[in-house]
Amino acid sequence: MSLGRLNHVGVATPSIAKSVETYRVLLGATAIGEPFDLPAQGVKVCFIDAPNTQIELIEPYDESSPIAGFLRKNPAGGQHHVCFEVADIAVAVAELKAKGATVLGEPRIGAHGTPIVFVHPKDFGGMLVELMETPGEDH
Ligand SMILES: CC[C@H](C(=O)O)C(=O)SCCNC(=O)CCNC(=O)[C@H](O)C(C)(C)COP(=O)(O)OP(=O)(O)OC[C@H]1O[C@@H](n2cnc3c(N)ncnc32)[C@H](O)[C@@H]1OP(=O)(O)O
Ligand SMILES: [Co+2]
Repeated sequence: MSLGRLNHVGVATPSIAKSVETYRVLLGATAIGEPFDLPAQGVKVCFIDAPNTQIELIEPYDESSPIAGFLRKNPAGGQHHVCFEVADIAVAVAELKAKGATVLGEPRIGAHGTPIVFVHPKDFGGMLVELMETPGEDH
């Protein structure tokens, strides 16, 4: 496995609408996607494009959302995870597990329509890391 590009920075928020306004007004964001629901992942999502990566705004879809706990601890939201691209998610998972990392669950389809998986924050000094299979790669 080799570390690919930083695909996005995940930012948890209690309100995507309010966060969009913040990025638009304070940072002049213009490339703002339409919010959409990912019930299978327990989140509502909205992408804000930067020239070299994206901000992934995520809001709980419901109380069972995996980010509900994070927002209880951080009511205003905040930086939640970073997502790096990998060529082959199965290879990445196997290598991480062989090296003793805690891979959370099985790969599933994420917000970009390709397989994703998360690695526990304790393996990265307190940072939740998401790996995403690079779109359009032959596997
Ligand atoms: C998938 C759609 C989209 C995409 O890009 O395609 C997304 O990215 S959606 C993102 C939301 N989904 C997830 O986050 C799934 C993976 N997350 C998890 O499995 C859990 O949130 C987990 C295991 C990271 C944390 O579990 P929980 O929320 O129940 O909290 P705990 O109290 O058990 O936390 C244990 C420990 O981890 C620390 N923690 C929790 N969340 C984070 C975080 N985002 N960043 C850094 N650290 C985090 C928490 O403070 C605890 O630390 P401790 O020192 O033990 O108190
Ligand atoms: Co993400």
